[in-house]
Amino acid sequence: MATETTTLRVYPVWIEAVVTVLREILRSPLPADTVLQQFFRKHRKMGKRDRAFVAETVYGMLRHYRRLAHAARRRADDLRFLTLLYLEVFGFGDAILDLPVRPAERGALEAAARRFREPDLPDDPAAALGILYSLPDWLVAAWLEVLPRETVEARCAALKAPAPLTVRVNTLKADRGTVQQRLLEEGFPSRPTPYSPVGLILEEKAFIFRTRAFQEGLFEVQDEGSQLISLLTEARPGQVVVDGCAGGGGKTLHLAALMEGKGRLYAFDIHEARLRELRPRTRRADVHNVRLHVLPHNRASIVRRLYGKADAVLVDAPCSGTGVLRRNPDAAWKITPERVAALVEQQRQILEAYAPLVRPGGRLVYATCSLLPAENEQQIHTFLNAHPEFTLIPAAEVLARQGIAFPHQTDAFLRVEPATHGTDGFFAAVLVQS
Ligand SMILES: C[S@@+](CC[C@H](N)C(=O)[O-])C[C@H]1O[C@@H](n2cnc3c(N)ncnc32)[C@H](O)[C@@H]1O
Repeated sequence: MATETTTLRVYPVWIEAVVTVLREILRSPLPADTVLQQFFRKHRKMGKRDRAFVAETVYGMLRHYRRLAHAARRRADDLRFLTLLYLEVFGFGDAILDLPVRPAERGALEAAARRFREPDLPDDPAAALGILYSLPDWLVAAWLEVLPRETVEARCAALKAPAPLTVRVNTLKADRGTVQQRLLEEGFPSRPTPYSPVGLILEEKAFIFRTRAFQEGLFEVQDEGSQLISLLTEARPGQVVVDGCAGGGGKTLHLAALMEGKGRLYAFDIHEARLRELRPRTRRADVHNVRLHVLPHNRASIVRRLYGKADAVLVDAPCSGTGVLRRNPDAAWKITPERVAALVEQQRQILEAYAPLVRPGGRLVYATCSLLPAENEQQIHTFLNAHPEFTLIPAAEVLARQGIAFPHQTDAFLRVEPATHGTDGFFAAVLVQS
């Protein structure tokens, strides 16, 4: 059956909306989705289709920003022209676009679109890949120092593809098969994740927070890579477990499920606002064994009281987020080598603060959603040099004990990323206190 192609008239106000949102995202320290939501809240009259157009175009432009600017041969802040160029190259769905292009700029736009499709690239490999995949040179260069060019290129390409919608089944309330069936009944087909025993990948992206299954606390949205991190703790019912950088509590809730709601689970963070998000999530998930504490004002009493007591401590450290660029493409333009250096020091201090909590024979799991060796392997080597009482154990073996076969691991660390596992990029190390 022939499909009918429609022509979509792109209104100048849509272009203006994209430009306004993009300018704000590039200027603001807030993540792109927050800025976008703020914009939509201010423009309540925008229809569903207008919103979809603006959101998709903004995200597409953030993914290809540098290559667009390179092809446009204009200042990167000529966002109107870059938006038209993006739409000329990528379009919107299957529609033929009728773009609001002035006759005098049509030629320039078509020439720029040709340059986008066949860019003239410099000889320097970091700059060439940086332009092709719209990433900063310093980031690509850091990867080229430790990986072959083909591997780096596969990584760059995978980080530019949109991420799937993945959920973690709340095993306190249901098993994976039941939740898959419930989602299907509500119109959302899914398939099991290949590695995590409790994950489902939705066949299509959708707003699933309105489903009854979600409201009943049967699942949480969580990337499969993130699910594997909590499994590395092998947290069990009755244990003392600490989630040292709990944030909104994605991993805390998973730890609670692994503990079957039994034992003591501490969720710490320095940002009260992040921990506050966790409260309603624990209620929905039927989690009752979590104690939330905002550091640092009570760090001394709470953290010191736990010295030598924890069976497992998870440090899901603040990081560059270079492993989650497919979800937060704007981060590529906000993170700098100076910021990474500051994060490395922060991570070191957090590890130092939490290591004493681990009991003899207990474990410390360090994780980031970074793909930079300085925040990952190098951080752990620094820690092990200072702490001979800890030993690195192979993460793949920890997962194998739980029935998870895990390919592509060449050493004791866990490394997953879009190009190899289809997950977000995560790094983890499991350290046992002897
Ligand atoms: C990667 S996020 C955690 C994400 C969370 N574990 C999850 O799975 O949803 C890192 C968190 O570390 C917190 N953080 C930063 N410095 C900290 C510190 N010194 N002690 C504890 N938490 C800290 C940040 O506020 C942030 O929420």
